[in-house]
Amino acid sequence: MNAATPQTHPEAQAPAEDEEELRWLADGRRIEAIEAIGISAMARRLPMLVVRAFRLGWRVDRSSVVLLLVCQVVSAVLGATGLFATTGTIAALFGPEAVGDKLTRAAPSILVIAAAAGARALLGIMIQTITVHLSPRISREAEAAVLRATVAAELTAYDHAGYNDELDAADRGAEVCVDIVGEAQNLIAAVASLLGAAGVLTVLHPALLPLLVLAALPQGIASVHAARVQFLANRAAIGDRRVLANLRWYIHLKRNADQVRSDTMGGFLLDKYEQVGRRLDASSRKAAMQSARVSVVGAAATGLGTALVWTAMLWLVTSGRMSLPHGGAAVFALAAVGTSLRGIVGYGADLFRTGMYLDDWSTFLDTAGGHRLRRGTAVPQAPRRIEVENLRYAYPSSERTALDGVSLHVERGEILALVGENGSGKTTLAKLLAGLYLPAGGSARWDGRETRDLDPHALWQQVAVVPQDYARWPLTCRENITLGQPAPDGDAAVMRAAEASGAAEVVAKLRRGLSTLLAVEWMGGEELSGGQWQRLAIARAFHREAGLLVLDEPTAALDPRAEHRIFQNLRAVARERAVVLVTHRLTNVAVADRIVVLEDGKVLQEGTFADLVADESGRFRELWDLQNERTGVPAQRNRPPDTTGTTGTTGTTGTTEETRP
Ligand SMILES: Nc1ncnc2c1ncn2[C@@H]1O[C@H](COP(=O)(O)OP(=O)(O)OP(=O)(O)O)[C@@H](O)[C@H]1O
Repeated sequence: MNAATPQTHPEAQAPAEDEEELRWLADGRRIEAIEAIGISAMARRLPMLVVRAFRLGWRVDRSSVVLLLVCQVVSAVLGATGLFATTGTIAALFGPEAVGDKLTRAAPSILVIAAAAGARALLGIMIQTITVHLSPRISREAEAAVLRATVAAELTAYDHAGYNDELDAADRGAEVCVDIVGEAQNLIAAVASLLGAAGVLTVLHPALLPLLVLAALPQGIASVHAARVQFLANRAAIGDRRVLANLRWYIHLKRNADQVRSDTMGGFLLDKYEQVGRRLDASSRKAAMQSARVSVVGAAATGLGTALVWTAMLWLVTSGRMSLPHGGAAVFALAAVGTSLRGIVGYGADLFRTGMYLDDWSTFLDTAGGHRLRRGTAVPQAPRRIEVENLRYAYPSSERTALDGVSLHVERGEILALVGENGSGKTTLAKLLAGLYLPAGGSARWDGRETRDLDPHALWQQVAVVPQDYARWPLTCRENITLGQPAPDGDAAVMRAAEASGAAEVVAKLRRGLSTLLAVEWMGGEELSGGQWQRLAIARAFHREAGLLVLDEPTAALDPRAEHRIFQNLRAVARERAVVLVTHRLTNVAVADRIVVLEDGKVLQEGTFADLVADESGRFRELWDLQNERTGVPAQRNRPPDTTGTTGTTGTTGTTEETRP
């Protein structure tokens, strides 16, 4: 094997029998609802969807949309004019005159045909140019609409099976918004040409048009069926496509790149990728066969229908029911009507399929994937007291209860620490206190009002969170702290927050200070270390004028000096805020006024640091002893480390009152 070729791992080819497969969960009810939408129901929805797509174009560029429609109508009128002129030309050719006279008689019609064809060609170029100009802007607007709907969804949406599918489908719908404008245009053009040609055909003989329509009908029905089969197959494959996209992302990701190499995982991951790819291939092959079968039946029926129309026309001419010149013109008109009908069938089927994608987009915009924020409108001030009572919360995709019967409170000026083993529910509880999740049972109140009754955006104005996995925005250092919401005194506030979090030292080393772009090098930015990013994440929380500060493992990546400074400053930070601190480093929770120990989503203990350390049979004491065992700190120690800064121990960082936010 080539040294550069990633090795294939046998485990990837032969997974254990009880091993769970990588699968994207979908909301079965939504898929069933989509499958239940019949062709006639979709056909009824189609005009509304086309109008919505045109409205999008209208919002982006009114004059271009109007111009497009005008061009299409004029083009159709020119097409019909050309066809009428064809009748004149043929009549002249079949007339009794001499050749020269025939040409003289036919000349005006020929001129009209040539002028109409030339003008239509010019209009075609115009339509193409406008469409190229309009399309990307419509796409962007459609994507922006999805982004707006995403931001308007409850956070819990991401934990629902199927939400990501809806989002993906909406994205696909946004992509095809452009197509629907083009397809609707083409359909309008085909209908307009049909009307023109049908007028001519009806004048020549009234029986021909209904016959032709009958002949085209089976093809139309088959095309729409085939489009529906393809759409449903695509819709069902969204999950697998997402798995592939996610695998690609995990393999590409810079954060994982070193481990993919050092753990020689390349081959193993690629095998997983291929497995899912094969599953996808199988389902798309099945759909292709199914739609091919439907199309073959449609084409055969159309062939028969066309033969019938031509036979009928021959019979009309040979039986003297139609004159020869009219028969000649009818040949052209039949060809034109046939082209228009095929266009209507083809574009109609395209429009139908695109309409189904657009339906996903449109539904997502209306409901934010079924999770639109629907809370109260009361605007909260900075909270004085936040409390939860008999709180229960279960993640939608989980059978277990993450929080069960939790009651506690935190007040302004107070630091509440949440401790407990992994998975005990600390982060979930912090999210409920911050109104990011709503209780499934019991209550979560800010100053006596249920969080679900408060305006969510106004509530989050009062929340500052340093999550475990903080965002590393590809923005400038300043924007990474202000998050686009600068304080009235601008950089002075930014620097106060930066001093208090230790980010000021990071800023000082940046090539342009606060104005430095923080992004990976290939995006033109300067990359920071994990701890440096965490200092910025804390600075952004300190910078927010929020009544509730949630710190979830805020110092995990910090060096001892930086960590010391944060906890030195926390008391001053808490003066104007309620602070919830989640951490496993029990030395740090000594700064808290009260500590709540969680286990399996329930409150196990509550008390001050001194109380909990003194309780020798309690869980806190057990964890405290375990932590200290390795550091040699006497297990009996029950006096909290000094974190008040009142003993003059401000640490080697020299943090002063002025540097506090
Ligand atoms: N998005 C999610 N979907 C489903 N279950 C989840 C989700 N997030 C957390 N859980 C589950 O909820 C429980 C509580 O998780 P939580 O993150 O609150 O624990 P924690 O105490 O903060 O853990 P840690 O100390 O590891 O950070 C766990 O059993 C976890 O598996």
